Amino acid sequence: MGAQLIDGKAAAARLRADVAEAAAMLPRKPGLAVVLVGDDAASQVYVASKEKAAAKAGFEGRVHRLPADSSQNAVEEVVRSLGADDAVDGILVQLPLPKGLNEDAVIACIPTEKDVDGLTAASAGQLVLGGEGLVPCTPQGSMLLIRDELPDLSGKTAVVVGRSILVGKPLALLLLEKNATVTVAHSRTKDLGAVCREADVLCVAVGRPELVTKDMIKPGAIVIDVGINRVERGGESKLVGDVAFDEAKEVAGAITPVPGGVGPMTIACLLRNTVVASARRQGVAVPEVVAD
Ligand SMILES: Nc1nc2c(c(=O)[nH]1)N[C@@H](CN(C=O)c1ccc(C(=O)N[C@@H](CCC(=O)O)C(=O)O)cc1)CN2
Repeated sequence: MGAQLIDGKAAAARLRADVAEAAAMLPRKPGLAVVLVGDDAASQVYVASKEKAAAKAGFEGRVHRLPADSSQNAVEEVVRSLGADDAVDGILVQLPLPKGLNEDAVIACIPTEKDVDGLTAASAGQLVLGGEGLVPCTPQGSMLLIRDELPDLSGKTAVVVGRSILVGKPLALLLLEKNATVTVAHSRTKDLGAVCREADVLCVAVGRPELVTKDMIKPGAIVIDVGINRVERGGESKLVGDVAFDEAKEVAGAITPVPGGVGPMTIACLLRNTVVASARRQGVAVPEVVAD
């Protein structure tokens, strides 16, 4: 293996410890509310991990479970009531919502100051303006891993493959904010390989198993694989990323594995956003240990 392995699990554990330290410094415990609608198996696992991580960091956490056939009104009403609850500092609606529900309308019910997923229009606007809004968790976690490898992105070329609201678009803005020269590639991009090969930092978030192969990677590049895809291999179910890891690691300078790369940072950054939101709502300074 040529590339250095970027250990997201270890980085997330360090961040979670910092968050716990910060939480203990606040006048009252941070309160996190997670809304889970339906019975999607992966969402249940992610929400259980969030609940456990929140408790371990010393938060007051509560999961609000709603049936898959809940009406739009019923889901919005739960989110609005959490918005009005003073003990709740952060609200997260687990995505995707069951078919038929309008995700944008539900997310719009989250007050900006409690938007710990950074997905409301106001938070997205803050990101564009370079303001103080809460930043979506997966892109935030990706940036922290990149910073550990390459603290200064000035003069570096970054390529983001994928343009989702959850990852691709915010990640491109964050890279730009750090002075990288950023290209966003997507399903209509011509000669994806040639575009990717320009990247000093290559981030892939498309949800297509092993789309990026070693011939698409510039030697020595930092490769951030955001994809988490379950595939059947040799009669077994296995998780793979959007990058063909085994061959990519021969060319890359540093690379995130799947599992154990960006995924664990998503939950750690959710906790970080919650402690920041809580400090702001309690009118105290954000503890240094979790400040930028
Ligand atoms: N409201 C949101 N919904 C979703 C988000 C999000 O950030 N906000 N992201 C994903 C799911 N997600 C968190 O919600 C998430 C995904 C993956 C992981 C993770 O740690 N993955 C592990 C592997 C886990 C496994 O075995 O399946 C890893 O990569 O090591 C954490 C959180 C979509 N929805």
